[in-house]
Amino acid sequence: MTDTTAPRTTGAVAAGLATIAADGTVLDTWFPAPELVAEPGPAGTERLSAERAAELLGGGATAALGQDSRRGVEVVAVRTVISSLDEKPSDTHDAYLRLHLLSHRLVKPHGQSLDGVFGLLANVAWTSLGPVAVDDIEKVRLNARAEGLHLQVTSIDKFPRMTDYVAPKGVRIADADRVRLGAHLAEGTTVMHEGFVNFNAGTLGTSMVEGRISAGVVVGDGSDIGGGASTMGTLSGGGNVIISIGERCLIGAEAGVGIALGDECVVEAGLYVTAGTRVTMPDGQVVKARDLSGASNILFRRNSVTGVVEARPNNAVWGGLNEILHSHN
Ligand SMILES: CC(C)(COP(=O)(O)OP(=O)(O)OC[C@H]1O[C@@H](n2cnc3c(N)ncnc32)[C@H](O)[C@@H]1OP(=O)(O)O)[C@@H](O)C(=O)NCCC(=O)NCCSC(=O)CCC(=O)O
Ligand SMILES: O=C(O)C1=N[C@H](C(=O)O)CCC1
Ligand SMILES: [Mg+2]
Repeated sequence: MTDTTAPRTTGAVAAGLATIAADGTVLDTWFPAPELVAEPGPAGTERLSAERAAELLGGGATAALGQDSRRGVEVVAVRTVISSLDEKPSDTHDAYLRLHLLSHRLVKPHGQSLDGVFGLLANVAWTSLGPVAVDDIEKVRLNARAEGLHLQVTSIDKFPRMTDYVAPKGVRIADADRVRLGAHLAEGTTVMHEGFVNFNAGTLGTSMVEGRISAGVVVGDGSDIGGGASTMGTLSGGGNVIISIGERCLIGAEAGVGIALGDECVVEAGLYVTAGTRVTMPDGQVVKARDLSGASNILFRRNSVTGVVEARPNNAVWGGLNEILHSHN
């Protein structure tokens, strides 16, 4: 079983560029090189002078600062300190730093507090010109047209695309819209077009992701989430068990799991194993799937003759990941 409990002993520091709307709302903060620091000093965010920004972020940072009248925002340089990642995020800069820590692989999913993160993130229009306050979209669209530019609004959401802020090494992402900032993609991960990875979720090793990795879900090394497969989420709709998938598992196309899987498990294509699903064991005993949560070496299938969901020892190895698909990420 994959260990998903990362140590929670440390703080973090980063310099970055923040986008501030006309009403003072922080729309985003980009931290290009966040660091974990054991004793980082008092928590908080300070604004940096142009000189200090150039020192901490590089010379190019100075030109990025200032009012952007086209978008109706100001770009400022900041330095954010988190004294303890165990404490909940205090403001928007802090929340953004934690999302960066995940996507930079400095912290694993569940390795820090993200309590109250939704309340700290503004709903933002993510556009081809950068973040824009949702109420200003039409004004900004006109400003862009006036300069012969076409404004693309790629999403209106609290989380931006990960790849606009962090591009981790050794991964392939077929459709960048499908991976939110705060996703943790280990080296060797491929996310195909139908795949999705939420914040505080992701992979711990080489994986093929053609299905959805919901918030909080972690997938172990060598596992494959088949096309359109679902890992049940906990943020909305009543699911309350945080799911993890162990190593070398296969969740078949259009299948789903509402329980944790240990290592070397297979779920038949199209079978959704919810926590309450009654599962017939090889000896005929019927158990609820939640009683098998976290167990290894199980093949779940729906008997196509009887309709009964069965658990069998997973002796028929599914062959593992196709190495060719992962060897040049
Ligand atoms: C459940 C399994 C794992 C079973 O495969 P196995 O290789 O173990 O079994 P098998 O060799 O097919 O069959 C062994 C024996 O069991 C029988 N058998 C198999 N499934 C059965 C079922 N549901 N009910 C009753 N009997 C069944 C067979 O007929 C055979 O019988 P005899 O011994 O009597 O002959 C498979 O069917 C499956 O669902 N694989 C998932 C593949 C997948 O979805 N990959 C994701 C790719 S992602 C993708 O495709 C992207 C595209 C997309 O987006 O959709
Ligand atoms: O990793 C890839 O690339 C994959 N390609 C296949 C395809 O495009 O059909 C599907 C599985 C992964
Ligand atoms: Mg077979």
